[in-house]
Amino acid sequence: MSTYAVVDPYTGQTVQEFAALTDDQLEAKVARADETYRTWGRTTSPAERGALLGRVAALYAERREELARIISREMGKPVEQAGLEVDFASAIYDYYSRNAETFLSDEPVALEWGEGTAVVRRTPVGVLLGVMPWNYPYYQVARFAAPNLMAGNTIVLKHAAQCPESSAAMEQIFLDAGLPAGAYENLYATYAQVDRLIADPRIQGVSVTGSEGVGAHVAEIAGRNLKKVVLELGGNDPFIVLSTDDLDATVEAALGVRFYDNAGQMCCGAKRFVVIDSLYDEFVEKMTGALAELTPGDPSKAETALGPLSSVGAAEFLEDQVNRVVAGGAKVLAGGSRDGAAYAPTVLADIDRANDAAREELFGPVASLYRVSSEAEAVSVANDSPFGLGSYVFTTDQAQAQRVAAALDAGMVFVNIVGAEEPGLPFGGTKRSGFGRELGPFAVDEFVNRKLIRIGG
Ligand SMILES: NC(=O)C1=CN([C@@H]2O[C@H](COP(=O)(O)OP(=O)(O)OC[C@H]3O[C@@H](n4cnc5c(N)ncnc54)[C@H](OP(=O)(O)O)[C@@H]3O)[C@@H](O)[C@H]2O)C=CC1
Ligand SMILES: CCCCCC(=O)O
Repeated sequence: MSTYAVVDPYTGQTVQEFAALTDDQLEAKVARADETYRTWGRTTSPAERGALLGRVAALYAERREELARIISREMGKPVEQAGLEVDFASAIYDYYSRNAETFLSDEPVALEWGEGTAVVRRTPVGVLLGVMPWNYPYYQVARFAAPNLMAGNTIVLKHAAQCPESSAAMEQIFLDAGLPAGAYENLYATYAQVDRLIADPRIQGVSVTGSEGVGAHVAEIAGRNLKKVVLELGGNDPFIVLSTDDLDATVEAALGVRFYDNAGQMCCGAKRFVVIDSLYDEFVEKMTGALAELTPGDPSKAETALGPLSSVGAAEFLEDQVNRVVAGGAKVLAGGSRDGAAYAPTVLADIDRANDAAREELFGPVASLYRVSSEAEAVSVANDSPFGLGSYVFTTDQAQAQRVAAALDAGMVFVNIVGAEEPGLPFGGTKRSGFGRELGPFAVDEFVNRKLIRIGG
């Protein structure tokens, strides 16, 4: 269990430490969340809760610069990108604010037999536990908190230990927006306290975004206690290039979704580049050429496009992974070096499909290249992964796009586009990337009681 502390990955400076909760402090927060579920979540209307989420959205917008600076220092995100993350979080709260009454209106069900009416009413279930990661500190919480506060659930949230300042700022925004104490409680909790929370009868469900190991650990305890979980875990997303009218634009898209965004610390970021023979050499030349100009910089500077990784430990872990892929026979076409928490943009090629290290998620600015001779081989390589989060397909042939989209084992398929996530589009994966969906209308159904109300004629 790491200490809750702000450790600037760019300077290595420990800026501030925060004490973990005592068991009594934790109990007080959970009891308050349970009480607020009963006195607020079950008694207010979707319109009232939706209006509060609108205030939350507005406060993210008002506090944009301060919030961006906080996470840039906590996890090294370039401050410009941090501002865009704040914008995305605000948009998620706004989306559920605007759709509260629609998503929570009674859903009529047609009767096959008998007289009268039948509706499904989505009612809250109680206190939910969230366990969230450092890579998008505001966005990851928003996609869990927004639909569930809209539904009338209350939340206790264990954020990453390296995000204590942003997690406190989020709790404060909910209070300043007018939500009652207990609607959202930030927990500087230990792992042992989280284990006990999952089993606590007041906790009705758990949402985890993070690694497979944490997902499995939480889901195991939740399973023993008959608690539902949503797991948003890792990914090793393929970026398939079969044809293009503009290779420069396709390479730019690949650079964006592997290197520019969050230094590649993005679960649904493309990580494996599966390129058709006829385009491969030019694709590689353009990618490696562009990376020669991209060096990790100071995330607090507006002009910085590539920051450090979230910590020295994360960079060392990535360095070890790359070394094992190379030990398995891969070639380093660019990068491959580390300086503290900064990892150089790296391109790996000649990766044998038996290279087990290459099947791991490389959570940083490392592109793994695969050369293929056909659509069928591209799909085979793409699906040869324990993960199934997102995927990208670039082709000028729409029929081919549909065939490949249908064939890919992934929760999301993006065709000729990157960075297309929106508050209204479902996010989630299959296989070892987890289960459940966040964002859009599907997120509403994860932790509500879809109550049938059948009234006789
Ligand atoms: N699908 C998605 O959207 C995302 C998936 N991920 C995946 O997560 C990994 C990187 O993120 P990272 O933060 O290192 O992931 P971790 O799984 O290590 O951490 C995620 C969260 O789980 C907590 N945690 C870790 N161990 C325990 C435990 N035993 N009991 C309770 N909570 C625990 C962490 O707390 P603490 O910080 O105190 O250890 C953190 O809050 C990568 O594999 C990445 O693919 C990351 C982001 C998004
Ligand atoms: C803006 C999209 C962020 C995705 C979060 C992730 O995949 O880690």
